[in-house]
Amino acid sequence: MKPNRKKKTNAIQRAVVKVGSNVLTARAGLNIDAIASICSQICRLLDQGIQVILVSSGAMASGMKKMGFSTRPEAIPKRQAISAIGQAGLIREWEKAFSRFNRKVAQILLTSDDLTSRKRYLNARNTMNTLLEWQVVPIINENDTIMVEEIKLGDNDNLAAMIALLLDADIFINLTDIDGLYDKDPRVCPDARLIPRVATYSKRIEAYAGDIPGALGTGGMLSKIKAARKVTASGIPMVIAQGYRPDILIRLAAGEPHGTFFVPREHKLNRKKCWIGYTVNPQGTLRVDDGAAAALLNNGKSLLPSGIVEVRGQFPVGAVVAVVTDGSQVIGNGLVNYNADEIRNIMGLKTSQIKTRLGQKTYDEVIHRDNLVITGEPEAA
Ligand SMILES: Nc1ncnc2c1ncn2[C@@H]1O[C@H](COP(=O)(O)OP(=O)(O)O)[C@@H](O)[C@H]1O
Ligand SMILES: N[C@@H](CCC(=O)OP(=O)(O)O)C(=O)O
Repeated sequence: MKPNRKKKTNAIQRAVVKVGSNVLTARAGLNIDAIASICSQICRLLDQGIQVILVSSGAMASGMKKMGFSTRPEAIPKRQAISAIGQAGLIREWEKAFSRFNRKVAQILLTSDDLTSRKRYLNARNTMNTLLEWQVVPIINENDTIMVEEIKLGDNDNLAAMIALLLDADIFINLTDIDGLYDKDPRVCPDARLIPRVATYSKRIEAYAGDIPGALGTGGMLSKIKAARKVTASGIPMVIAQGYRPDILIRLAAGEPHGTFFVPREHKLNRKKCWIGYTVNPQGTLRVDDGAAAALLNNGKSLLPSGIVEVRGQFPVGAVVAVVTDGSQVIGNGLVNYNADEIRNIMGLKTSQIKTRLGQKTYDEVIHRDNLVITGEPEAA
């Protein structure tokens, strides 16, 4: 049976809802009507027993309006200052809106470091689960104030996808200013057509989407598509829909067809594999020969030292690294049983030779298949 929206949405217990800057801002600052409408819908979902985690953009847009900037400043410290100014107003408006329904909110600001460190990742999950147990709505945004390239998540589409994996959500609803993915950028091509359903992720789907955002957004449609790839590969469906549409969240939760529905793979990945495959920034790279690539890709095998031809970077035991083919095509991510220098030392060897070379052998595999997630680059369609 083909997975469909009704089947995939009728058992929703936990939803991640992301609202983009374009929905949340108006000429005079934050769009209070949009906030009120989304808030009242979320409260109705909560009344139905559905837990909701809100990822809210809008800090920068709100701060720009407050400070009288008509465009985003180039300088990073200025952007960070503007976000800090805007975030205060943003959370205040959400808190005001939810308090009308006697609901409490909590502010959570994250960077990619917080999700890459397994310890912080688990702490974040425990805190958010506690908030959900207490029926408090977590409102999450990237911590723009301290962002530097290395710890930047990049956009809230990516952050929301990671949160959906972190909290094992049943659906990720991405609300923006357009009613879904079109086959071309509708701003430039008036004949663009809406795609109601994406069954399989491919390069063609990526090519539909532009990476130029609206005046206030970040990442454009492309970052939403990349987020869809992450969540659907982990077994979670995603919908892109228009945030202004009346009762959109209620309708989607009821399984009505709106926007673009991204069909998830049939079985959910376990949380640890979600973290290895789609949350962590790999700390190094292992390049493998064709035989090893085929064993990993086609036969679900572990990675042995004999198939490794190059080790890039320095990393400790337990790090997550990328595994690539001889031609540098991404195969996936895996958690290593040896550090970078040890792998350099044993690469190309048979497992029976590891002990002689290193003086001890803790594992046969450099990456055990239970700690390997095949993410592979999407096929050109
Ligand atoms: N193929 C496409 N289909 C739909 N929208 C697209 C496409 N390519 C580019 N876009 C643009 O992406 C914009 C949404 O991205 P963005 O501005 O980052 O939104 P948000 O602030 O909601 O995250 C839309 O306003 C739309 O003009
Ligand atoms: N953290 C930023 C949002 C960045 C972002 O991804 O924006 P958007 O594309 O509108 O979801 C802010 O609050 O302004």
